[in-house]
Amino acid sequence: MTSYDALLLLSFGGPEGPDDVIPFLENVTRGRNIPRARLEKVGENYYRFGGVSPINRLCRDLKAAIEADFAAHGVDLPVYWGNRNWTPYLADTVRRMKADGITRAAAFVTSAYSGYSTNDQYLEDIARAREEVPGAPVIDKLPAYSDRPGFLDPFADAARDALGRLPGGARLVFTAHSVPLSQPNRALYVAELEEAARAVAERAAPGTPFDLVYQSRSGPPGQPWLEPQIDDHLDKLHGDGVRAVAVVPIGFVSDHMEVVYDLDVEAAERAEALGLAFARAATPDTDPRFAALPRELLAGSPHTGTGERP
Ligand SMILES: CC1=C(CCC(=O)O)c2cc3nc(cc4[nH]c(cc5[nH]c(cc1n2)c(C)c5CCC(=O)O)c(CCC(=O)O)c4C)C(CCC(=O)O)=C3C
Ligand SMILES: [Fe+2]
Repeated sequence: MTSYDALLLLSFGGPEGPDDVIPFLENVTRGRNIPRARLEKVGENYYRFGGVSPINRLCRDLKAAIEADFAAHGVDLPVYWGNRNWTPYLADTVRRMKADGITRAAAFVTSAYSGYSTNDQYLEDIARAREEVPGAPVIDKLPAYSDRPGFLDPFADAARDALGRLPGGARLVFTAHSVPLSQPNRALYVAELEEAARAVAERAAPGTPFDLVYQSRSGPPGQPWLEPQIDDHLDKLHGDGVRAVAVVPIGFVSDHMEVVYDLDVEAAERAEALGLAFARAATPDTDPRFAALPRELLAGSPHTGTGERP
């Protein structure tokens, strides 16, 4: 089925306790133009959860779910896990892969989209990690997958479930991480988000009005980022007479801190203050259809050579 000899699960990384929070944030923001006040605020979000990001739990569980999917379909490939910003660091994982004799691995990233933050930055991570490890295996990133049923169907079920928890007339609000307008490949990111939102709305509740909005903006105030921001949009919807919203975190694959804090706490509080009924749709997480994606992408993806977009 494939000439790869390993699958690499590649993720963002997150802290696993209070002492990890500041070093993690320093890793994320090194060389980036993030105001100190924003960092302190984001640090507080992590402390509220004991300094533990949900993302590592996702990676451990997703790795197990992918291994189970491989086993059930006779795919005999080891699965490794490495992160950009926290342990297990990607370079350490690549070192271990090399020691295990791996020569050519396919990388499945916990981000579904093209665009710089969501794709290109992970290619840079791969290139940097390989430079650190002499004789590193070749690593091809699997293609972006925001158009695949394994990603869209779990979201559609979750959106339907969220609508079911609300009074009639609810609006679907899809949300994704904002990025600076100046970011490379921003238009591709937006186009894929729009298409994914449309596809999920169509599958979940045809005819229901929906919007695509952005969250978790972080740059300096004067710098333009993708808008509208979710909180402003909730105000606007309320002003337009909308009384219930189903919020679908289409820009994420699991309950990252941006989901459990920025949506479940911040956006939910804003909705409550407005008297807007609020339900947050679940993320694909370890849904078996999502965990099958690496196998499906492996079956369909040609070799492209390290660092190139498949
Ligand atoms: C598009 C996108 C995704 C989705 C794609 C993907 O999933 O990769 C994503 C994911 C994530 N972002 C995360 C965390 C952070 N991102 C930050 C900063 C930034 N994100 C950006 C964009 C994105 N980010 C951008 C343009 C910045 C500005 C600085 C820069 O240009 O790089 C900062 C700094 C503080 C702040 O400003 O918020 C933190 C702590 C975590 C881990 C969460 C957890 O721990 O559960 C995850 C999954
Ligand atoms: Fe981020």
